[in-house]
Amino acid sequence: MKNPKDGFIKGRLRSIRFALRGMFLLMKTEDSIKVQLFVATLVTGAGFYFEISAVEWMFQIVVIGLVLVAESLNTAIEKVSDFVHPDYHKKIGFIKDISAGAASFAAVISLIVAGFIYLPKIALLF
Ligand SMILES: Nc1ncnc2c1ncn2[C@@H]1O[C@H](COP(=O)(O)OP(=O)(O)OP(=O)(O)O)[C@@H](O)[C@H]1O
Repeated sequence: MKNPKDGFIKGRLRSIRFALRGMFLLMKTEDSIKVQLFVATLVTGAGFYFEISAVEWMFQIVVIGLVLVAESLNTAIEKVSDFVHPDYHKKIGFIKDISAGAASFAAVISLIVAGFIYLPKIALLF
């Protein structure tokens, strides 16, 4: 929570500290984020192995970020949903489904980008 006595710089530094703690919590506690980080590590390895271009690296890093951000926000929405309504409710189900849908959009886009980068390179191996 914001401390009204904090100046601009102190307030910003406090926010960065909370945000870094949030990143750490996601990586430590959420299986979905651990899986995405594992996949990100694998494709980073693939990037070095296939010596992808600078533009391909940029696309790859952007879609890795997109997936991590979408998955993190999906997790946050699930947590809020469970907090405000721990019992079964049709609307909570709908909210969680569309939130998961957002993460799926990111995943599908990342697969398409991975296909553009790696399929031609994999095809050359055969
Ligand atoms: N309280 C609820 N009321 C109605 N439907 C729910 C509720 N909780 C979960 N669901 C349904 O179950 C699905 C999975 O919800 P859950 O919270 O387990 O997400 P998850 O994607 O399995 O979580 P995780 O990211 O931890 O793997 C939701 O998309 C929704 O359809």
